[in-house]
Amino acid sequence: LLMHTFKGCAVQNSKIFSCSAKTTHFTNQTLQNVEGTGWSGNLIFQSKSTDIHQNLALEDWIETNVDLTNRRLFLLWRSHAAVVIGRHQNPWAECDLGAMWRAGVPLARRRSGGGTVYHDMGNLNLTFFSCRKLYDRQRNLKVVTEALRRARPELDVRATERLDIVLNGKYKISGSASRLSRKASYHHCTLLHSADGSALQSVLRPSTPGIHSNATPSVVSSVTNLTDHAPSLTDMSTVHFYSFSTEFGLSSPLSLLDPSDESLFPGIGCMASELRSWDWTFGKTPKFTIETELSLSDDLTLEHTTAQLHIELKNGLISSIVITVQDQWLQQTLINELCDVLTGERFCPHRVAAAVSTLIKSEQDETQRRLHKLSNTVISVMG
Ligand SMILES: Nc1ncnc2c1ncn2[C@@H]1O[C@H](COP(=O)(O)OC(=O)CCCC[C@@H]2CCSS2)[C@@H](O)[C@H]1O
Repeated sequence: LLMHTFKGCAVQNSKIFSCSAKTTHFTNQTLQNVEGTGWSGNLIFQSKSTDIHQNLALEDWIETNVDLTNRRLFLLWRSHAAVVIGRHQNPWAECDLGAMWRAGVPLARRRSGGGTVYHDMGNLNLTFFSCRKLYDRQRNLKVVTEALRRARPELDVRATERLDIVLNGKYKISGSASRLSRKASYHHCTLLHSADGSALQSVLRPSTPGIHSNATPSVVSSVTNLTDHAPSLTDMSTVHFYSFSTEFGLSSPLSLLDPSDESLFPGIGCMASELRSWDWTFGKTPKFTIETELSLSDDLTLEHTTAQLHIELKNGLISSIVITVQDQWLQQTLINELCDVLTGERFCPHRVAAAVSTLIKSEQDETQRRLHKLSNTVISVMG
């Protein structure tokens, strides 16, 4: 292993973007250090996992279980394609859930606030943990901008007041969010290195029309990848290791953590499962309403009519739904039956399709066809 020494500590060569990380493995000794039973210095880690929920659970585990008094921990991680929304956001207003479902891109709700971002293996995430007293997001971002400047002095990278990092004054390469608890804090940010820009654009658009809500909206920006401006920039973890050491000082080499290791992180599996659950991901959406017009064109008869849809949603569940169809296209009693079936259901295409199937089967011919058309049109609003 190639060893670099720096300010009295050692880091083994690690290329986060070439998947050849060769670093110290996390040991019980290191855990003792993390828990503060003897070693109180600043530490730097890299997650071995590329699972978004495991990595978010690792952040939460560290924040909850590690004594951060007077010290900093720095975690580098990446995940496979995923959309990550902020704690107080509405996924239906932020992303195209249908496109994500078809592409197999999971949605994750994190515990920090802020907007929605796209992750894949070309996006590096950096999490800065500290006690509240040492919480300083501009200083953390300096670690990132200095790392990039040192690696590629020609790059014009700057942190903005709202804690984005922009390239050439206008293209966003990094977004920030943070979480403060009573004693501990973490500030995490993304860094677009070589992410799939067209996937990012295609999933970060709302799938549901007519949403009214108080949820936090994202601030959409023009984004760019670092490799579009510095093609040979590959070794992201080493440059950040040095930069973190320079800014804060360091007491250890870069260590690899495995967040699926329950013996090192007791209870982490449970934390990851909770983050993966429907109740957290969708159920935590602030209450909202949908007010929209549905187009009910009939491909067979070329007839066209419209319906008004009004839905109220609480905890991701349909708490009330009213559909008004024009011109007696379908009997109102049948529409009311459909609304009754939908009330209390999750706002989820699969759940709703299963719930309405019995009602649809109980009708025949033209009525059945129209009821089917109406339910499919309502389902299409769910993304
Ligand atoms: N990966 C990534 N990096 C930077 N900017 C992005 C990214 N994906 C999308 N965007 C752009 O940012 C806006 C949203 O900006 P907005 O400012 O609303 O939100 C954020 O930046 C949140 C950053 C959260 C960082 C966490 C760190 C670890 S887990 S997620 C989006 O509409 C796109 O235009």
